[in-house]
Amino acid sequence: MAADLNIPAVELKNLRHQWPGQAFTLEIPALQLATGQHLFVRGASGSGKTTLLNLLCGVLTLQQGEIWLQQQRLQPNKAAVRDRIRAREIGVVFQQLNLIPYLSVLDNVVLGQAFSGKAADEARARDLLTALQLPASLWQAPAAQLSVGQQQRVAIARALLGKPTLLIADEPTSALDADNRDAFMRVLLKEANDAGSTVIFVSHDQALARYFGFQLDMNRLQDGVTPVIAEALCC
Ligand SMILES: Nc1ncnc2c1ncn2[C@@H]1O[C@H](COP(=O)(O)OP(=O)(O)OP(=O)(O)O)[C@@H](O)[C@H]1O
Repeated sequence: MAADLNIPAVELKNLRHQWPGQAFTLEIPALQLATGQHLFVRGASGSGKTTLLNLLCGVLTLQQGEIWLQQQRLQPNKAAVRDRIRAREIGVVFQQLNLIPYLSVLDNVVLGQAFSGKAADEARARDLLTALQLPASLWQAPAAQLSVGQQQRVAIARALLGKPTLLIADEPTSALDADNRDAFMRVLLKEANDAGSTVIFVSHDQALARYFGFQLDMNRLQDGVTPVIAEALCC
């Protein structure tokens, strides 16, 4: 769906998640990101980063609060509608890239579109792989034959193929050295910009904060500081 620049791309309202039997509660009263904004989420182990991402991606059922993507509400009790919105509006790059090892590079990139109800856009897949400097000679190779760095580029192409409203990245650089990490960040954010995607990027690595205009410090949530919008915590 084409982004409407006049409305928040991503909006959380009164988000609250309580794990049974745990003292930990994730509480985010309000968070808004406009189209194309890049948010860096950092925080100590156990501060709720994965819980937040899993709520956004639908791995966890929303207990309390609202999640809006491009003014579409992800209703917890309407699973089919919610899953279709997520498939169309969210792209993900996780640390474990989740490629299917025996499928070709191209098939891995277009596979996600089968779940979103869109026709597979092979032309855009080729354009993205070219932009990501993955040689055409590798496009028919099984993903398992690629280096980790090449597989990361495939994962970026897959996540951005449908020009998602929101690109979520969870520690995708943790296995990389500093040079490769910086190259990965540049390529990820450039391609996200070209796709018009808003980015939420989770990492322990504070050195990456410089790539982002906005930051959310999960430790401050635990201290009772409530960010009204991400901008309030901008570096
Ligand atoms: N499946 C679960 N069942 C019960 N409690 C959980 C579960 N998953 C997470 N928690 C609790 O929720 C809190 C936040 O965990 P979460 O995994 O979201 O933190 P995190 O910031 O992603 O940590 P890390 O950086 O170590 O991955 C922790 O106290 C954790 O024990």
